[in-house]
Amino acid sequence: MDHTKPNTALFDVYLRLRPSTADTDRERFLDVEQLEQGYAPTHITIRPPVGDHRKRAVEKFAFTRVFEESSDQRELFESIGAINLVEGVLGAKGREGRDGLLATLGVTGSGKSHTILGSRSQRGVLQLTLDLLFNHTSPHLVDIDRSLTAFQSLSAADVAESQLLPAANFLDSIYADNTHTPSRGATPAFRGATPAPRGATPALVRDSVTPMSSIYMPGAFPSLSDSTSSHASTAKPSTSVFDRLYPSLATYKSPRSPTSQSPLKHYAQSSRVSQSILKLTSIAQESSFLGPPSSRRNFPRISTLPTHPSVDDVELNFDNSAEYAIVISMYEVHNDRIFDLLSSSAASAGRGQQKPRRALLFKSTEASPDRKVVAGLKKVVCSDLEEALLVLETGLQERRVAGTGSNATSSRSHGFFCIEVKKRHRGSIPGPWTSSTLTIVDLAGSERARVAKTAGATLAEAGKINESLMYLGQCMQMQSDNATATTPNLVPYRQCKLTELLFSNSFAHHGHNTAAKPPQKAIMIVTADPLGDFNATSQILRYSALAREVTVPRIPSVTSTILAGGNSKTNPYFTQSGRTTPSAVHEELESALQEIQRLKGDLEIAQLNLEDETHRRLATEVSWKVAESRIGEVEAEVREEVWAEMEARLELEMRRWRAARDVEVGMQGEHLDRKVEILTRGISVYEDDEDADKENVDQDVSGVGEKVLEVEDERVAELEDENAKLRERLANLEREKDVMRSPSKKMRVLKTRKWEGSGMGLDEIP
Ligand SMILES: Nc1ncnc2c1ncn2[C@@H]1O[C@H](COP(=O)(O)OP(=O)(O)OP(=O)(O)O)[C@@H](O)[C@H]1O
Repeated sequence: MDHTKPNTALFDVYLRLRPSTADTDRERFLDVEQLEQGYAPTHITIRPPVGDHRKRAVEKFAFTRVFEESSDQRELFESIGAINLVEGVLGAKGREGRDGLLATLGVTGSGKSHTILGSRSQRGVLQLTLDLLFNHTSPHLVDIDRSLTAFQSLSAADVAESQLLPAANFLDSIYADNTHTPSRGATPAFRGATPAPRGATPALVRDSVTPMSSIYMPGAFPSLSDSTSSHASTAKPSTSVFDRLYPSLATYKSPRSPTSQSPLKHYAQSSRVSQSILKLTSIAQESSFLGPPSSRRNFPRISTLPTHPSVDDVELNFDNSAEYAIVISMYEVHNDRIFDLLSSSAASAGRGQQKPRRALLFKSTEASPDRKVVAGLKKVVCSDLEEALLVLETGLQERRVAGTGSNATSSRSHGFFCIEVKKRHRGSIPGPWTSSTLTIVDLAGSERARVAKTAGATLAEAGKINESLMYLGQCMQMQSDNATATTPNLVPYRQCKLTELLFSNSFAHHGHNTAAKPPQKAIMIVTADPLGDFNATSQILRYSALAREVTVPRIPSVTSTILAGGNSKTNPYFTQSGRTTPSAVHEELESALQEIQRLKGDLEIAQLNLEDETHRRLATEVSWKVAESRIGEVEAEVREEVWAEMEARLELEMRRWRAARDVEVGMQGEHLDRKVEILTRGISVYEDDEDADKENVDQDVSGVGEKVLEVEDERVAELEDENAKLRERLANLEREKDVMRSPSKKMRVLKTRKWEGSGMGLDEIP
């Protein structure tokens, strides 16, 4: 079988077999292949029940490891690598932790909830994880009971738009009597953050309650005076009753305050939950509270919670130089919608006013653009294991559970339990909080309506459960195929909320998103009942197993059957080889029948493979469709982005242009202003100092006049010179005329013409 897949697949897949109930007469269809002594089994085979004549093929499946019926919770917890997963979430020294995922998958009633949540007598993986975590990190937990700043820094660091609450405030808001006034010591900041206490649980309503006014109650964040107040002693209830109710609390010593008195006092002094505890104690004194629970919404009793198995001896490697906070949140996926299990309508239900639950969104937030988160969850900061268990029990009371034909307490939703580890560098100036989450998932089981005998809403729920599990199957198969494929398929995880929640952050890391830290390899525990529903179980095993092989067992000799029948229409004494002895005929018949059986087996395998291929084809078609719609979405997103970018640029250019224009207009204005100013200044100067101006003008005019006069004088001088010359010439001519008086008429005319041609007629001469 192919064993290369598990190394690169997203999941390690374990198979856990549940012990059968004594009263069943059903046939076992599953066998575990035993390995040599000291090796844990990894393979199983399933064969169809004897009654099923259509199928004979034996299917063999490989898993990371198979846990047989005898395996207990502690063995499973250690062997599936849950401790490493917790270490990974806490992070090595100086390093951030990485997200982890642990989930169960299986047919209804196969033991998923038993594995995750345990039973009345045994703890499940979830409780063991919480115990391990608090056991080791308690001395390193930030004390939010006393430091409002620390709490505020935690709230500010949360990226999921959540409402963060200290466990004490949360529990009081659920269980405390809604008629009592807020605790004296609660800081205004927290009073604001805490919703008004909701309706009391039926148990609280039913019984007479010691008036709270007669007891002094310190708040969640008491001042020093609170802790030293003499009133504290009045608040202490009867220790014996308290111990009966909360034996684990009575023996619990807070690692943070080794010198502190009793854990009860620690609670009474530092936490509002003390009100609930005291109230319950007083009820217990007077009522039948110690009897079996009469209502789902009773205050969870720590004393009734299992303490076995213990993980006290388990070592955990983590960064003990850092400071931590452990935050619990829980939600369920019901009918493909996400609902918070901690902000439920528990109390209002107690008052008979069940409010409709508000579905939450799984999305990227402003503070978490690279990772999708369930936004708006209520998250509870727990300081110790007891608080965490109380919160867990409170959330579990809200989970959809119903009795079906297959399971008396069948989960009708996929439950998600999130343990968020916040970590920061410890020091005088603490570093920023980093966060990593261990998500433990208890999936609802697949079921067949006929077997589960469901109807109405429960049947509709089953339809949604089966549909989401079918999509999960497709994703599991594809991610497993991708591990060896050269061209990985697109895993169609966007088909429903369940697969989106389980896969989307894992695949984002495999794509372009390199900024975010990749999650750890996830753990999938497949649960199966070897005496349960063969068809449903084999279907789950097919898509969850790491490898699969189909064989058809060799058929024993059928000669005797044929001979016994004796109704063959063929001539028994005629064979293909021509041999006609009875033994030869028998031999040939035997081999022919074996050939027929072999062909039948091959056909059956081919049919199974065809079924498988059809399943894959359908899955591929679905993923193709998902890819197409994704392409459409991406195209629309890109268009919108481009459009937005273009608009932004256009806007920018417009703004630039407007700014440039404004500058220009301003400059022109300034220029004009300056001109006007100069003009105005000129006019005013003219008006104010007219005389001075006049003088200036006269001076100017005289200067110019002098120049003009000079030029004119020169010109006059020239003209006078010329005039003088002309006069002299005229005089000369007169003299010549006198000398030559009347010699000839002709001579006179010629002289006259000559003077006319020169422009200096005698007429012109003055
Ligand atoms: N390993 C086990 N050891 C003992 N009892 C078991 C084990 N596994 C399951 N059971 C018992 O079988 C019953 C059904 O188990 P469980 O409720 O865990 O099934 P499920 O798979 O969660 O069913 P659904 O999907 O309907 O919620 C319970 O009574 C449980 O205690």
